[in-house]
Amino acid sequence: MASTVATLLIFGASGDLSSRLLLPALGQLLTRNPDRRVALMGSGAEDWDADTWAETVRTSFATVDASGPAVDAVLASTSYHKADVTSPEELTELFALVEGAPAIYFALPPAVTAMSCAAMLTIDLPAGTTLCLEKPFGTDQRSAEKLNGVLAKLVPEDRIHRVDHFLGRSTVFNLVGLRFANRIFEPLWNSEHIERIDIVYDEQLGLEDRARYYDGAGALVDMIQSHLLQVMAVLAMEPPSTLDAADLRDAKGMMLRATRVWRGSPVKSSRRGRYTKGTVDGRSLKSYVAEKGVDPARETETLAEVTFEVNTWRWAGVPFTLRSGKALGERRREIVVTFKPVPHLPTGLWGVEAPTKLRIMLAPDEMSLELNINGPGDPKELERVSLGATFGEGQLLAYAEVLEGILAGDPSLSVRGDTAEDCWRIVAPVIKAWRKDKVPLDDYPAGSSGPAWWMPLG
Ligand SMILES: NC(=O)C1=CN([C@@H]2O[C@H](COP(=O)(O)OP(=O)(O)OC[C@H]3O[C@@H](n4cnc5c(N)ncnc54)[C@H](OP(=O)(O)O)[C@@H]3O)[C@@H](O)[C@H]2O)C=CC1
Ligand SMILES: O=C1O[C@H](COP(=O)(O)O)[C@@H](O)[C@H](O)[C@H]1O
Repeated sequence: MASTVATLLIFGASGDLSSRLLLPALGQLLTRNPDRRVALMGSGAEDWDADTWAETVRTSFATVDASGPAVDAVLASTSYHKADVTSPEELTELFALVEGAPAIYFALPPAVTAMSCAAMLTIDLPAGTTLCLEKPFGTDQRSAEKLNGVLAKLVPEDRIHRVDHFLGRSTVFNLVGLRFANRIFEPLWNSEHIERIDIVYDEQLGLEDRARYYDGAGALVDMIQSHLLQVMAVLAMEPPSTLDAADLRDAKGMMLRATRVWRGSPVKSSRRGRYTKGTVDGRSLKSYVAEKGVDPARETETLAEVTFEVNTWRWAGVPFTLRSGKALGERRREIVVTFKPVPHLPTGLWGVEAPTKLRIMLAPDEMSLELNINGPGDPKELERVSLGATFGEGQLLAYAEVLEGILAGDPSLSVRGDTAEDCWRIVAPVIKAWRKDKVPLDDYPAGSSGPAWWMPLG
């Protein structure tokens, strides 16, 4: 694929996202495309020398066994530049070193990204600059609008990539195939046949030294406001005509514009929790509030659950419950579509009366359709069976899919500006209710399934 980007310039290059996710993604892309040539520049607040950076890149590439001529070319030429990227003067000096059209990747805390973009308003950007911004995009609806205003003055919309790496996950595209390439699902994909939809992303990871970012975000903003709303949009959008950026983003945008907190009540339709000490998969975790960098007074939640409604003909009355949390006993990453009961069960059939459920696992990529059948033994007795399938691994890491779109100048996997603002509008009533303490912050021991009195989902 022809690349429109000559240089990948990472801001926040000394941070976690850069070394753990972005650089491995680049290594994977370069291994698969040995003829591709992209210059790599890193910039960060740390005073790193060239060797420290080169070693960081090499170590990150090694995590995906990156090799080949394109990888060697990057390793031989990559450079690191200490800079305060919120300073117009330092940015100007940095941009003077850039060759060809750069993609600037802000692997920075959101507030620093906003300051860096504002600083760029006062200087010239290299010709053909693409800007790549991480989630969360802004810190609320107003700041997202303001940031969009700044970005619009810097580069055209099609050169702005608001990254949500869940859109790069193979499963999210599998959803598109599953829904729109199978006649048996799409006709049932509405409130007439679906009772509820749950999207769960429970992690075993705890804070993992990310207090500086996470303690200001919490599970709602970190996962639901961005990733899970995007997954929900793909799951529930109207059928797009093509998978081109315009069609896909229109369909997702329309669906999210119709989304509200369930029955307008953030208090009745949201729950929050915070982990106390415990053991997850044999690993002892401190209580969240005892972690370095956490301010207990912030009352940051590590588990969030919110139910939404989608006010369209297709979805009116169907609750969509999104949940994500850290330090949970089981890693559970799935979408559960619960169908309505049949209108009439022939008298005489007995046994299981559970509704049909379609489970789509987000990782590993699998699905199962739970059905009631007449099993062996009593021919009138219903039993539960599960038809399973494995989607298989995506060929690329989610971040590699995202980077591929950036390097090729294709924004289909990026979030459109109005949609990024809308996602804040959707969760704003919940944030407000939680700030006013209208919803209790429940405790759960690390390694448990959450507060014992919460009803399980799916
Ligand atoms: N880490 C992850 O798993 C994921 C992160 N993200 C998103 O990526 C973004 C970055 O997160 P993450 O990498 O975890 O955060 P980190 O805190 O690990 O890294 C942030 C980096 O920004 C640097 N930095 C801060 N201020 C400045 C400045 N003024 N000028 C130059 N550099 C600066 C920091 O340098 P220093 O340390 O010296 O201050 C650090 O290298 C966030 O928006 C997050 O939501 C998204 C998906 C996953
Ligand atoms: O963006 C984030 O995502 C990860 C979960 O995504 P995964 O692809 O790594 O499973 C989450 O752990 C992190 O807190 C959040 O910032």
